[in-house]
Amino acid sequence: WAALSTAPGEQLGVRCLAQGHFSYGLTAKGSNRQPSGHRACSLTSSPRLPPVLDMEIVNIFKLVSLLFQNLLSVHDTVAKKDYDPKLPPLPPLPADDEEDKEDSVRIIRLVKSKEPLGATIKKDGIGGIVVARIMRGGAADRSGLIHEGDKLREVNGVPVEDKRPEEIVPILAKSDGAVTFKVIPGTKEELEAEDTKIFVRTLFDYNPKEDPAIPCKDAGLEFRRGDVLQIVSQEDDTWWQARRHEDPNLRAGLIPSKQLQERLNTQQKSEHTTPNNTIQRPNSTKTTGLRRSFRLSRKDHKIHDTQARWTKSEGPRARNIPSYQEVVPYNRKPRESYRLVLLVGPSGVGVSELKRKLLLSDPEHFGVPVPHTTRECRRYERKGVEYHFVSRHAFEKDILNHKFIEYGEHGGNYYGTSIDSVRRVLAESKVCLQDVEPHVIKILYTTEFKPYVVFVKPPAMQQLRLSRRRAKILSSRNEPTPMRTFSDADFEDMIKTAQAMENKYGYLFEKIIINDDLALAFTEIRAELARLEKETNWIPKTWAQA
Ligand SMILES: Nc1ncnc2c1ncn2[C@@H]1O[C@H](COP(=O)(O)OP(=O)(O)OP(=O)(O)O)[C@@H](O)[C@H]1O
Repeated sequence: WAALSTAPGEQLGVRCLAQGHFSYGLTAKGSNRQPSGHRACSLTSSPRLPPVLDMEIVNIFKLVSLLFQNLLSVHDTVAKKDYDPKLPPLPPLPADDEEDKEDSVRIIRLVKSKEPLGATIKKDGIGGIVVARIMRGGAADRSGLIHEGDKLREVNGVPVEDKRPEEIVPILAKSDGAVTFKVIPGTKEELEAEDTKIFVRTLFDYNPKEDPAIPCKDAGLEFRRGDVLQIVSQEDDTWWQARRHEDPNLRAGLIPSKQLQERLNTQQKSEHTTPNNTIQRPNSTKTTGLRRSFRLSRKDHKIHDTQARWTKSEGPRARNIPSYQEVVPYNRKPRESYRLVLLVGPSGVGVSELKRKLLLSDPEHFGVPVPHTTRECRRYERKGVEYHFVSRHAFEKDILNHKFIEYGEHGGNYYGTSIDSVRRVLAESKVCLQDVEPHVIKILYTTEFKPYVVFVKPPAMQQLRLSRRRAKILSSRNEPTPMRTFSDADFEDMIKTAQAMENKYGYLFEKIIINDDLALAFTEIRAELARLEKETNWIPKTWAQA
């Protein structure tokens, strides 16, 4: 122990290795003198690095006694072997602190910074205070000194065993510079925090501040639908620990587990579902909406026709929403097809307009599948360009053979888009743009197409009215073709339908474009598709496995 007063930076003679599993070392830090005149030392306990603890020499004796007791328990199990270096005899414990003779009392001193401690506490079954959770990557976790299950005796010299967790928080808040804990290590076996490599896309919004069920609001991690999180602990069935995959400080927070969230979703669904809320089967003639883009003439278009079923039957809670989707990073290989871009939105919102603008902006790069129809070819139309013109019999045969991703009947004629026509665009090494009814997404949700779903959403009523009116004035001046007109009832339907679509299928949308100003909406979608091609994408793990 004479070594303690030696030069700064010198390794002190307290070091023990047991089967290479752990070592404790003390390094004198001469530059860091405490106001009391004690020399400060830093403790490292590998493999948890870097230095984790600043403490005064007065506490070193308590600590050393703990270390040696821990080491001795290891020694019990390996006593037949000879370990170097040989340990010096233990110094006597300070006589005035009887309590610290107890097995494994640990004095921990952490230097405070702006970062939260990253630990939560709770009352245990017998009235004491225990460390409930250590947030992965947080200050407490990095220190390697506090563990889940540890019993808290004192905080800054204040006994806390009889206190409630809420009463302890102010003690922590008051402490200036450093916080000293006296803990009794829990019996739970200490596991090395293995960094799990599970990534999920969140399929709902979550705000811990608004969640009465979360055990500690401050420890919660807020996220928005579509965020990608790394799950770092699934040890608890109800509360997982996660962090943002791009978060530089790598601190974890609590989020509801998949089980918990899906149980809540199911509860909400059964509370809010009425017998009318039937979920429609995809790809059926009766229920499949006929996209406007199938038809060249829109004169007879009635916005209410295609949207009535949405506004009637899709209550905001009528859904069976998964909570998280496991995802993996994906980069398209040079000869691989582009991801299929699916455009979804209520009728009249501007899906066709945006698709048209994208095509015009780069016809070599973007393509659209040629639809099939059973109607007569018009004079100005070319076979296989505007449509594939086929007989009713051939069309019905293809329906039976599940060749169409979507089809419907209009004016006594069939219209539809075949899977093969999508494949043809992709085979030309183009980005295939396809507008679909949202229930069709699931049909294309495959490894082959890896769809990237863009939802085109109307703005709020006032802006919707304004932007469409403004566009109409401009077009009547500049273009010979009349713009489509909308009534207020149309706008209301559009907004309601968009809401219903988002409630039911929002978890499948990777990008939402609010089509207020058309030029801005186009710039946004163009930039988003360019980003998609450049950056790493997160795709469902199931697509990568197939
Ligand atoms: N942001 C906008 N501002 C003004 N007018 C718009 C905007 N977006 C679209 N429009 C106009 O609204 C009308 C409907 O747009 P579009 O045909 O693209 O809708 P859609 O979503 O494809 O619906 P449908 O398939 O029923 O035609 C068009 O006249 C289009 O020019």
